[in-house]
Amino acid sequence: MVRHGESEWNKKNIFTGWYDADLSDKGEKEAEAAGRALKETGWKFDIAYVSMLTRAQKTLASILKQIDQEDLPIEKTWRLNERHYGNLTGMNKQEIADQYGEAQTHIWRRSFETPPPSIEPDNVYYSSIVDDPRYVGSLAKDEIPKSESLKLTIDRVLPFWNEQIVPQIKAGKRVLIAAHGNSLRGIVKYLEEISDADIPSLEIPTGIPFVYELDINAKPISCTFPESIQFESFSIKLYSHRNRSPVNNLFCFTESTVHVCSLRKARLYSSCVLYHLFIPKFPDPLTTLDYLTWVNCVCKFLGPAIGGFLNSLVEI
Ligand SMILES: O=C(OP(=O)(O)O)[C@H](O)COP(=O)(O)O
Repeated sequence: MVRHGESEWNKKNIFTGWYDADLSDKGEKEAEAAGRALKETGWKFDIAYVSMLTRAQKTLASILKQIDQEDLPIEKTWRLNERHYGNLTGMNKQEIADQYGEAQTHIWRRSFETPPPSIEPDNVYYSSIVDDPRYVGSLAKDEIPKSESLKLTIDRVLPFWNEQIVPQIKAGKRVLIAAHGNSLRGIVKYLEEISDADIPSLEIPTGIPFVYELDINAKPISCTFPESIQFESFSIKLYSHRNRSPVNNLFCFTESTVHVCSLRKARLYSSCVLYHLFIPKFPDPLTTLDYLTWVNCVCKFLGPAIGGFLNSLVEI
């Protein structure tokens, strides 16, 4: 599974949902990097599933190009779309927080059951969603959501997971899913049996592929990253919600440990001699995957203590 690379609206900190924002330049790089990471690990797939939205489809296309599987069968479905952000669609997250308060904004963004206010016909983006021809034939206009909580998102993702994807997995097919922060949170919540109370702490970063190995009943055996970004220590707290202990190859990223690198951080990395030791050409823009690869290299070669120290510097 992979969340699409950074979108133009992720970059501008705007609630997106079903609006069809394109990838940013950095998002395109993240998508390529995700494909390279999968290629290095040698993973191949039998079928891909993707949402109806351009940012996920471009990410998938970029990955398939990198892994030389451009002819892979692809199924597009609205059921993997991002949650519908209702009338917050198109609003800046910081401006919403300033207007309604951090607490209310957090409820709209991360509460399990509370949907944002429904999108109104006078919302500038209303028509671009309900009149979008790509839904014709699979979703009637009056069935297009007006707003979705994570719970409502899961209610429409899981039937697809269970009825379409699981049979493929049970038939031994290797499945690639390119989707969104909240539709993937829904699948992971289900697989990991994460409680409604704990799910707000699960963040899925853009452009970082993660791989579930599932048993015959489609229950998770393991969750790993491509080899180039597997961690041996601290930086990424990937918690197994099944046994509630941190594990090495986990993936619940907390906001404080992994975030898309800010310019300030990027400058700090570029001035870090060690960075150049391991990654000779400083990439611009620096993607989350670049950063994770760097941290991993430092930990591997210099040990988790030094890696942890350097990471703590860049988190300042
Ligand atoms: O459209 C969105 O998600 P996406 O970038 O995964 O498609 C949301 O705006 C993400 O915002 P959130 O992290 O506040 O849920």
